[in-house]
Amino acid sequence: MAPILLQWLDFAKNQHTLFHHSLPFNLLFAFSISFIIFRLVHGSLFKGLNLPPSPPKLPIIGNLHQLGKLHNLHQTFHHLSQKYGPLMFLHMGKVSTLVVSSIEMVGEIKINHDIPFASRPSSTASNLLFHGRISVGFAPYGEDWRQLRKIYVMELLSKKKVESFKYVREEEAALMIEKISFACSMGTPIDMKELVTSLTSDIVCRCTLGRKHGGEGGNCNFGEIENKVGKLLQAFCFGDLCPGLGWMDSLTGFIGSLKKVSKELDNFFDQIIDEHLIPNKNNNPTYINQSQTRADLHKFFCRIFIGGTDTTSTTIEWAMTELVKNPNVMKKAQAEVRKVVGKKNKVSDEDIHQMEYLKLVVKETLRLYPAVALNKEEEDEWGRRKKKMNGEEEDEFNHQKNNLKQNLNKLQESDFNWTAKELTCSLEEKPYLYLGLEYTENGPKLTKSILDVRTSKQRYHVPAMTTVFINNWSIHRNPKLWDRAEEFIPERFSENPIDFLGKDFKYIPFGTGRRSCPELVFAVVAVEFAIANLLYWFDWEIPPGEEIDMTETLGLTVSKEIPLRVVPTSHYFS
Ligand code: HEM
Repeated sequence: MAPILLQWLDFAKNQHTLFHHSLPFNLLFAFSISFIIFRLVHGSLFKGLNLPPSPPKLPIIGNLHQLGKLHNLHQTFHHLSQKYGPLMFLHMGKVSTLVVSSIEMVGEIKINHDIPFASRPSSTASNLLFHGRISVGFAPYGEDWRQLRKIYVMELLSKKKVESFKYVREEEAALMIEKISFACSMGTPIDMKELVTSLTSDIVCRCTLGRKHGGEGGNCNFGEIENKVGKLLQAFCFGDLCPGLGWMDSLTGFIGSLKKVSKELDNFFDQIIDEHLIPNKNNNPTYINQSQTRADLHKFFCRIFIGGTDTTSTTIEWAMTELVKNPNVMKKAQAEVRKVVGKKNKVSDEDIHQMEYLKLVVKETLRLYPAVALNKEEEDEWGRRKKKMNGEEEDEFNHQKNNLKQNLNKLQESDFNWTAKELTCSLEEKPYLYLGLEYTENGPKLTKSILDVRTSKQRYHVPAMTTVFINNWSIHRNPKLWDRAEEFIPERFSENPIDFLGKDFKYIPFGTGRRSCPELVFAVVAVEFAIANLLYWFDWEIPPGEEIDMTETLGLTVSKEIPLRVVPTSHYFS
């Protein structure tokens, strides 16, 4: 047991720093052992349920010890699902987790159970980073989320707005070219990650805020903050996974890191607010209505600004990595870009429409490196749902709950092997473990048997409040779905009608269903535009004596662990 526990604690040790002292470590060990014994005596929480296949688990930590390093979670899930199947159930501490890695199972979740699985789990990190405020990407399914998403799609970055932001892309690309030209003149390599993070961060800030952070010509460091936020959101957290062990997150330094980054985020938002409240030439405050309070505005920003920069810059970096690794593809893409743009000395949106091969390169990049490799959804939770219900629904809900309580013995005999004591306990303390909500035409209905997820061979129970990971990274690399799946072959998409909309579950880089990415047009246009500029103006090579490291690391996105370093040579200004 001890070596396993040590491995488990290693998750945290990898990310935080306070584990160097032996006393807290020993204390921790003692606490955990007593916890394990307590739970061993307490018995299994999932008795009587037909759960999907799962690797053997340990008390308390469940399958945590089998997950290896968290920055490879998508790959670990992939390997485990090779053995346990495309619908795999994991016990991540106290969190029931379903890992989905086949197109049939994506269909089962997204077509047959889309609404129940349209929520997002809340976490210590999201609560502390955003002070309990919810961003559109982390909001539970419901009216609040619907309103936020509407702001995104209809107002903030509508299709029309994306087109109108053409000048922003052009100006920012020109600045990027200037930076690269400087590096060319010095003969120094470029850190591609730094370059494209700054580009996408500036584009996102200008398109959403009207100008860059720091004022005209200012430098927006939001990409960096977003990167830190992404890492923390994905980090190991004792409190989220094991009941009663939340105090250990302070010990590991996790809570401290969250508070620090939350403050950085607040400062960033404060600066934006200050800038926009400074009267412009006509003495009118810009953009922000004076009557809104600072707190309202923080809330708004938290909701809007997480998720756009890192995803886009990571995609550009992976595309450039594959192009440098595959000189033939690079040559073909460059030839097309240079032919279409000609001697105009400026890449335009209209040019991009004619770059067929470039579009294939972007599609293939998002197949092998879907920036959001694990789409994380959660089945709705009793308590949260209850809060969102209107009075009538809540009455109905309580009525059904009471009925169920009264029928405890009957239920126990006819349907389950639970003892009345267990079921009472489940109703009073952890209702979500046993009881699910069914969505009927007349609204949500409490069910006794939780959700059934059907496979072609078998029916399984999925406890309510289960977190679902759809592993699109695994689906995108499945050799049964893709010929030479591990190779970068943009041509596979020519003559192939598959698009980004997620209707074909074989290819879902932007997710699918209700929670899919609302900004795929904005993202794809930004990625294509950046790559076209990089290819038009410069030739690219790996610095002599260096090799490209392809290790992936999972934060909010799957990025390159070691940033791509490349030497540019100017194609036009020699
Ligand atoms: C290449 C770039 C991008 C990729 C690959 C990507 C991919 C995704 C994926 C896979 C999801 C989750 C889907 C699900 O859970 O089913 C998502 C959600 C989201 N994305 Fe993107 N995204 C990108 C760029 C952007 C940009 C530029 C923005 C905004 C400026 C953005 C805003 C969002 C938001 C707000 C959500 C949450 C939607 C919701 O929960 O309702 N994304 N994205």
